[in-house]
Amino acid sequence: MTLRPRRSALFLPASNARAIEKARGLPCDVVILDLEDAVAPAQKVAARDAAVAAVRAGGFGARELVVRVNGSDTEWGAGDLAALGRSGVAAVLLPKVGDADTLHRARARLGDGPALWAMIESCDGVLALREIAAAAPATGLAALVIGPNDLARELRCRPGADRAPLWPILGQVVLAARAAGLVALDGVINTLDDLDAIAAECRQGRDWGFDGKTLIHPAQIAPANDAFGPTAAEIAAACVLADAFIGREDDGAIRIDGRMVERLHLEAARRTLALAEAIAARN
Ligand SMILES: CC(C)(COP(=O)(O)OP(=O)(O)OC[C@H]1O[C@@H](n2cnc3c(N)ncnc32)[C@H](O)[C@@H]1OP(=O)(O)O)[C@@H](O)C(=O)NCCC(=O)NCCSC(=O)C[C@H](O)C(=O)O
Ligand SMILES: [Mg+2]
Repeated sequence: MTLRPRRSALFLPASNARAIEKARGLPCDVVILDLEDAVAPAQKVAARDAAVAAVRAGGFGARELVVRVNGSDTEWGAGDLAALGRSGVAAVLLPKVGDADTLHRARARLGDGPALWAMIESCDGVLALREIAAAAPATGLAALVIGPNDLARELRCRPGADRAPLWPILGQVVLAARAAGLVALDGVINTLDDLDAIAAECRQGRDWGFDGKTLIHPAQIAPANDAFGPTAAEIAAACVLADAFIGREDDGAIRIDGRMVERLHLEAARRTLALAEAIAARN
C-alpha cells in the first residue's frame, strides 16, 4: 500500500513572492497557491502569472503543488483554468463547488492535466455532495476541502471554538469522500497566535476522519503534522496487530491484550504503517 501524506496543506496568496519562496522550504505536505480570496482584484492577473511561473520553476520537492483558481462565475475563472491546464501543477482546487457540472466544465477547460480538488463551502455544495463525489471517476476529482469561512457566512452561524454548528457538514464531507475514495481535508482555522487552539482543532479534524487540514500560516504546520500523522503508540499497536495475524491466515478474529481484533483492524493497521512509512521517507 502506497500512501501520500496530506497532513498539512498550506495556503498562500500567489501574489506574495516572499511566501512562495518560503513555502519551498516549509515542512508542509501540500502547498496551495491561492488566486481566489487571498488576492485582491487588481492583482488577479499578476498572481495568475506568478502561480504559473512558480509551478514551472518548481523547487517544491516532495510537496504536492496545488493552485486554487477563481470561480467560473468571475471574470478570471476561465483564464485561470486555461493558464493552468498544461502548467504541470498537480491539482487545481475549485472554490465554492455547488454541483457536478462545475467539475465537468473545469475538466473540459483543463484537458487531461491536473487532478481536480473541490472546496465544499456553500449550501449548494453540501446538498450536492453525493453527485459531486459520484462525478470523481469522470472528472478526476481527487479531494474534498472544507471552507469554514464561506460556510459560516452562508449559514449565518457562529462556529465558536468547538465548531459545533459545522459538525453535520464536517461529517457529511468525510462520508462523501470515503464513499468515493477521495481525500478529505479539513478547513482553515483563522487563529494565528494561539497554538493550543490550533492544535486542538487539528486533533478534532483527525478525530472526525479527515486526512489533513488546510492552513494559512507556517506556525500551523507542526500542529497539523502532529495531529494527522500516526502517533508512536498507534504505530507500535499496528505492528503488534500485523505480527499477530502472521501464520493465522485461517483466523477471522483473534485476541490481543484482552481485546477482540478482526481482519478489518488488520487493514487499518496496514494503513497506519504505510502512512508512517511515507512520512518517514519524506522526513
Ligand atoms: C494571515 C497572514 C496575512 C498573516 O501575515 P503576517 O502577519 O505577515 O505573517 P507573519 O509576519 O507572522 O509571517 C511570518 C513569516 O511567515 C511567512 N508567511 C506567513 N504566512 C505564510 C504562508 N501562508 N505561506 C508561506 N509563508 C508565510 C511570512 O512571509 C514571514 O516570513 P519572513 O519574511 O521570513 O519573516 C498570512 O499568513 C497569509 O497571507 N496567509 C495566507 C492567507 C491565504 O492564503 N488565504 C486564503 C486561503 S484561506 C480561505 O480562503 C478560506 C476558505 O476559502 C474558507 O472559506 O474558509
Ligand atoms: Mg472560501
